[in-house]
Amino acid sequence: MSIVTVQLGQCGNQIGFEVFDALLSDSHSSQGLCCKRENEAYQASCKERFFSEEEKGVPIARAVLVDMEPKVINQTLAKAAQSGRWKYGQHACFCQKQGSGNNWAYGYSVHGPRHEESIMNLIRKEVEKCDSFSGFFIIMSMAGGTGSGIGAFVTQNLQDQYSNSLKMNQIIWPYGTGEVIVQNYNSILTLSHLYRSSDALLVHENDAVHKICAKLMNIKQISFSDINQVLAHQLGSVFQPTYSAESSFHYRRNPLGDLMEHLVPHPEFKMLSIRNVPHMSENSLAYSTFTWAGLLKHLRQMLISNARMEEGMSHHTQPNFSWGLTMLPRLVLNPWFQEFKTSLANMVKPHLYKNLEGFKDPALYTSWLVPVNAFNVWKTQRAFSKYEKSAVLVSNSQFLVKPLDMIVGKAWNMFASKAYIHQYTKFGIEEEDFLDSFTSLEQVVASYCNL
Ligand SMILES: Nc1nc2c(ncn2[C@@H]2O[C@H](COP(=O)(O)OP(=O)(O)OP(=O)(O)O)[C@@H](O)[C@H]2O)c(=O)[nH]1
Repeated sequence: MSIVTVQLGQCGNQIGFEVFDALLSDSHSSQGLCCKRENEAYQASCKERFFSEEEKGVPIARAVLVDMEPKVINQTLAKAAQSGRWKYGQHACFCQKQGSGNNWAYGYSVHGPRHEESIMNLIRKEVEKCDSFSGFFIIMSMAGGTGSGIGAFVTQNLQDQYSNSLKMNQIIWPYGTGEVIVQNYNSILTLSHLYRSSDALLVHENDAVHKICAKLMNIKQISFSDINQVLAHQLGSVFQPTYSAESSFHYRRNPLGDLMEHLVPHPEFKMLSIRNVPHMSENSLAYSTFTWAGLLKHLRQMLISNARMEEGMSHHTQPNFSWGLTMLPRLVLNPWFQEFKTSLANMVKPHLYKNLEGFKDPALYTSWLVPVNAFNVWKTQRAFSKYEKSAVLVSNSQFLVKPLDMIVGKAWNMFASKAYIHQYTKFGIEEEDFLDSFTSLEQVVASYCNL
């Protein structure tokens, strides 16, 4: 089944390019460490998911590109065409001459409705090209105006027009230091709207990915392109083909559907994170060896200590072994408890390795789901990208409670002093809308806290 990707704004388009490039490079890499037949089946499955029929032998990304300024779209199209390995469709772009000036209200209430028909037509044409359609992958930042505002508007439209198809949004969480003064307003408006219309929100924090580039990849001058390559590697390792639950010979047909089924057991809990091991530069990789047991031990520790990378994670944090007791004895029994993050559901995808008992520990999970339902393994025999051994973990857990609480708090402080509100009311987003967003996100924080 195929996935249609919608790339929105500068951030969405730049990341989208890296994702397609990573998928295609991996699929054509000779390092898959599996037999020829296996590799061919893998390539065919990847192509069906993400690329449509070849034009003169060049696969075409199943994607729609949307931005209100032409610059990034033009660069993205050119980079794909220059790769010579794949490209975007000739009529898959929508752009205008004027951006949203980092104003969510302008993207959502002005650009969105004004260009609704053209954007939805492009998406419809892309969906019609799929023999069998699984759903949408929507890539956007939440701090700007175009990706976040139009992204929220388009996701809502997709929910209305394709209510039976799945929608997963990849959202970029802004740097804490903040490049955009109203980023907290834009963020809470984006999140609260997506929480209503999307099926799952896959969140990447720019600060965390930046640290991976600095500490693990040893990059000195970190650009968005470096950050996006790390992101694309993580996304690619989740979306590349794995075997279906029933058979080791057939690839999973509906990865979006399976992800939602395994990881989003309740609509109140839609926030997903990705962690990968290992991450390193090509140079270091040549001198490194890994064991499966070591990699998976690190991945589990990253999960429970809420670390985005191995370096610097707490080795003390342990799950609460007095599972089922009330909060107070938990804190007394386990001083590291506050660091520990409870999971609702986890999916691990290592290739080849079988012993994953550590992820089945009931102490990792909320009491209302048994580990057999809360934990899932996706199997494959093919190594991903340049790594001989690697594993990825997708998690629905308390990982975002603190950042979400902080962003809501900062937005609330600004709102209380009415700062910049007139720039939103001017385009039809009223104080009531802000209050609704605060209420719904406070509810999300409370629900995750109570896991
Ligand atoms: N990871 C990553 N973040 C990006 C990239 N480009 C921008 N951002 C982040 O996205 C946010 C700004 O959103 P943009 O996508 O630039 O804005 P836009 O959606 O085009 O909206 P307007 O500029 O208002 O038209 C900030 O938090 C940036 O840190 C990128 O290529 N990669």
